[in-house]
Amino acid sequence: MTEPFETPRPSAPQEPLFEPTGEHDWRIATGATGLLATYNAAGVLTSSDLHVATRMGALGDEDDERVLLAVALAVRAVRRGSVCLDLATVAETAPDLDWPDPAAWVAAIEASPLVAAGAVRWELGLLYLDRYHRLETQVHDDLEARLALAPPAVDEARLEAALARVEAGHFSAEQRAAVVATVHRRTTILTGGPGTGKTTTVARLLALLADQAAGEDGRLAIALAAPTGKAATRLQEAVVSELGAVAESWPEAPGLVGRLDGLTLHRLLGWRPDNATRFRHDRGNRLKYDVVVVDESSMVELTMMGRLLEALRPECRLVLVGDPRQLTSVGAGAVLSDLVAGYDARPDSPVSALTTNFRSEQDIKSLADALRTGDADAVLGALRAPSEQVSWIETSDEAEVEAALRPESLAAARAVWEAASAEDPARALEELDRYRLLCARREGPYGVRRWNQRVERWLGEDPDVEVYGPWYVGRPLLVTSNDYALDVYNGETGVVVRQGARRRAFVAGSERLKEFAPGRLDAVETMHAMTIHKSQGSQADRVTVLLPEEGSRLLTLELFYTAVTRARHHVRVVGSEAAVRAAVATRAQRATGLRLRLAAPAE
Ligand SMILES: Nc1ncnc2c1ncn2[C@@H]1O[C@H](COP(=O)(O)OP(=O)(O)OP(=O)(O)O)[C@@H](O)[C@H]1O
Repeated sequence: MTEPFETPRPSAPQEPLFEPTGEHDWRIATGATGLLATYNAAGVLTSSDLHVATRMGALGDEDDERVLLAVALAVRAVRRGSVCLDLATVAETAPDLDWPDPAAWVAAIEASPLVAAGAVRWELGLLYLDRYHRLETQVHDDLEARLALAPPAVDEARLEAALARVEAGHFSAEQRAAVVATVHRRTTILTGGPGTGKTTTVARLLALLADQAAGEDGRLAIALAAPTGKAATRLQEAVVSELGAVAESWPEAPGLVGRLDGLTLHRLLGWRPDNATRFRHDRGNRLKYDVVVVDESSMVELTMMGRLLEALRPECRLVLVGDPRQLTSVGAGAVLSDLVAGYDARPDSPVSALTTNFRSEQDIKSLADALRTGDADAVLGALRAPSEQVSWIETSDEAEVEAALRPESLAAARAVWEAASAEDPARALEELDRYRLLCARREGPYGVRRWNQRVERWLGEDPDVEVYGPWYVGRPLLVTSNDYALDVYNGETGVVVRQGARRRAFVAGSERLKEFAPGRLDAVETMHAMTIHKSQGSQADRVTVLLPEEGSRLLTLELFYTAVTRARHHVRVVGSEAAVRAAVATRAQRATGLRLRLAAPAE
């Protein structure tokens, strides 16, 4: 079945092909023939994509190489973060190749025994591996089922009275509208860029919901969740502090809200040591919470969204909070931006958008706005305008880049080292939050590894500073995976600090600093420089964004926007005009069917 597309479709992911280093390159399949071998040699498909496709073909009695090519491309698509293969745009990935005739290709797929057996799914002009089709339709169906429920009962008089009390202090008309809409819904998607008052809005919302529940003599169990531990901690702290502000005009409010559990999504759903993709809470064992707020929802991948939706009781309120313009999740899917785009034209849309940025400096906001529109000339204009808050080092010359990065990176590392040597972990962690050097990726001349080494070398040039071994005093740490036993979580930051003759690692936690013998932390990296991906969900006073060389297509508009919006007071961009233009022109679009499904609700 082929259906017409009524909604604009994302273009194919603009990612580079690989260049085989020779016939022994591990990505080249030995023994491949025909179309698959051609696409493999051209750097489109890797040997593992071919392996999955030929295996499925052998098991499912399919030997049409055009179908096997489509299956291999679907495997590749998932590997790159898409949920499915968009056949209509896939030829854009390598226009010079001799692609199958589109109509004949579609006919071959429709007639394939693999489709008949359900091993792959063909729908909406998209080819899915079965698992991803099930996930996407589950997410869609669960969301639609939640939307179809009768709205929650609201005591309007009580709501009006409570609104008058939370309006004291700052609360814009936009925030008020979002809160009122959310009180009347079971599911809300609350969007906004950094500093648009999302957390402020959530805190007031919780006070209002708790007040409604108190009218029914109930108490709400509220989960404040996020994909990373750091984001969950930040949300909880911010909500508690905002409730403090509400208490100035409504002293009972924080008491009404009562229990607030800040936790990672993994922990919320009940992480299981025996299974990485299944949780203790599911359709048969739902979560007991009355309200679940998820911050940084742009980072939530399709699989996790599926698990979350199935674990919620229908009457549980769900508030997904995030910035759909930020990077998508590391895993497959682009759920938040799909929800925003998919619901866009629907009268029952559960999306509330906040647009006024209250935090960042004006010039940083202007640059972020220009990036939002995707207009390269506007971005260059914002970078070139004289400003105390935005600066641009216009170069891609390696020596000039190094000269530009050295003073501030070294001063920041040195300040952390000084506090760490003075046995002051709290100050060392504070210093760490003042400055970030952000790179688009980990490897290569513009990568995190290279710049971590450079900063260590500069630091070590000072005879007072010893940069020996992995646990040197002043080493900034980034936790790279959740460790429930140690109570440290992906995205948390730390420092190695002197303590008498010993060295200890301190990681910033929600209520306290967590202290460890350094050797106990194994999933940590040095953080003099950080990838933009890892910086998601955190901010620093001053940020330097190092652009990769033009033509590398490593930096997408979404990455650039995410990097710029990490800065509170100052952002500095280092790279050539061509690199800026290349970044603005490169979109990290992913093929998914969720927005198409949401935009065209079933009759
Ligand atoms: N209506 C308002 N008027 C003035 N200031 C506000 C208003 N709402 C929020 N703020 C302030 O703006 C800043 C950002 O608010 P908040 O932390 O709620 O935003 P956010 O969208 O959650 O940001 P982020 O996603 O970056 O954490 C805070 O200092 C907050 O006190």
